[in-house]
Amino acid sequence: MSRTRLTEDQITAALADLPHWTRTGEALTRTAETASFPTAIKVVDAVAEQAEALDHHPDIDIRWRTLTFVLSTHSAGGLTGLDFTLAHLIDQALDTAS
Ligand SMILES: C[C@H](O)[C@H](O)[C@H]1CNC2=NC(N)=NC(=O)C2=N1
Repeated sequence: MSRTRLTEDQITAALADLPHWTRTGEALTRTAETASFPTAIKVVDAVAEQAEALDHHPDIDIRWRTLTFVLSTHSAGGLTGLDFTLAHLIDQALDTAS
């Protein structure tokens, strides 16, 4: 997966498949409430494994059972295909936990 910045048209098209995600400047953001604090930590753990495998890492804010993920490719200074790949993996981790 490329670390090349996507064009505005590519970003708009890719966001169409990610209804839970919002574009926040040069990043993608999703906030999700899980069933409990342990569930939130399990999701974070699953996402950590995926992120390591991808060598692409989200910013994660944990507040009791609410998680906020912020995705951006720091080396590219914006959004790349990796951010969208990771967003789909995070959606799957949240679905699996619920
Ligand atoms: C060397 C390694 O590929 C880089 O440091 C990776 C690691 N994870 C990363 N994660 C994110 N979100 N952006 C990056 O630019 C980035 N760079």
